[in-house]
Amino acid sequence: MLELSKVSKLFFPGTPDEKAALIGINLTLKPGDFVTVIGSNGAGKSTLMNIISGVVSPDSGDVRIDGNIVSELPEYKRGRWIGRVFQDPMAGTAPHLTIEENLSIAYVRGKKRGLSFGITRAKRAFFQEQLKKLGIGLDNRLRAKVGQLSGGERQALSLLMATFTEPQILLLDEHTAALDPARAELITRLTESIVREMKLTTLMVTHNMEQAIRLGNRLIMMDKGRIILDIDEQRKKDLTVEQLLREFENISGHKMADDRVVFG
Ligand SMILES: Nc1ncnc2c1ncn2[C@@H]1O[C@H](COP(=O)(O)OP(=O)(O)OP(=O)(O)O)[C@@H](O)[C@H]1O
Repeated sequence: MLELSKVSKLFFPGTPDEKAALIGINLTLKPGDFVTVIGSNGAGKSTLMNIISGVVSPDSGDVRIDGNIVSELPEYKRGRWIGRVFQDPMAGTAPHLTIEENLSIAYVRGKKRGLSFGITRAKRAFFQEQLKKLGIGLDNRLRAKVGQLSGGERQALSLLMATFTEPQILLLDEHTAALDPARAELITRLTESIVREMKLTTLMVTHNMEQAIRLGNRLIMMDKGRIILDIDEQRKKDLTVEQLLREFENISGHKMADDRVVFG
């Protein structure tokens, strides 16, 4: 489904600021894998997401989605394969447009050319039905401007928009980190149910250790541009946060330096 082979990325090569963000990353996700990603500050987690989505090109190595090499394709051409939700609730939606206008844009993205942004009665009914699934009353607010929504409501809408077209890969980039605990929990629950229902292949970066253990069927740990540990579902089941952090220290030789870490 998703395959990275020997992917490396150096920022500012040959200068005193040279930074090896990713070093020879090999990672294969099977269809339906839900992988949580943790690591220290600057470990390369965001760069990994940026390389998969096409925001950043690798210096070497290949990225394949469903067997197709996409390493050289720009971000907009990967739109039909990839859905992404960012940390910032402002990032995934257009605030001056209404909920239904935002949904209409997401609906057209990834579909065949020539489909219009126009909102027909059938589309509106479909949007309403999808919004209803979120269970937070947005189905009654189709014509509300998105700028008026709370951060949690916007993240719920972003999640829906990112998964509308049943992407091959869903990238979640600390998408609950900017929310208060209750809203973060709501978005986590929605994420779990959408991913399960649509059987989406998902990579989720999180600073919440408990969440990293509880969600998904696999956990990878990054440090200094490398994947240092890959934990399968069976091992993850009985893992505690303390064990996870101890494991990190044993392998990396240092404590996890993460200024945003949440233990659970
Ligand atoms: N666009 C860029 N230009 C220059 N250096 C960058 C760029 N993006 C990332 N880096 C550097 O690459 C390294 C990896 O950064 P990245 O943001 O991928 O780490 P991260 O694991 O997401 O960190 P954090 O948890 O702190 O967000 C860091 O040293 C960072 O400073």
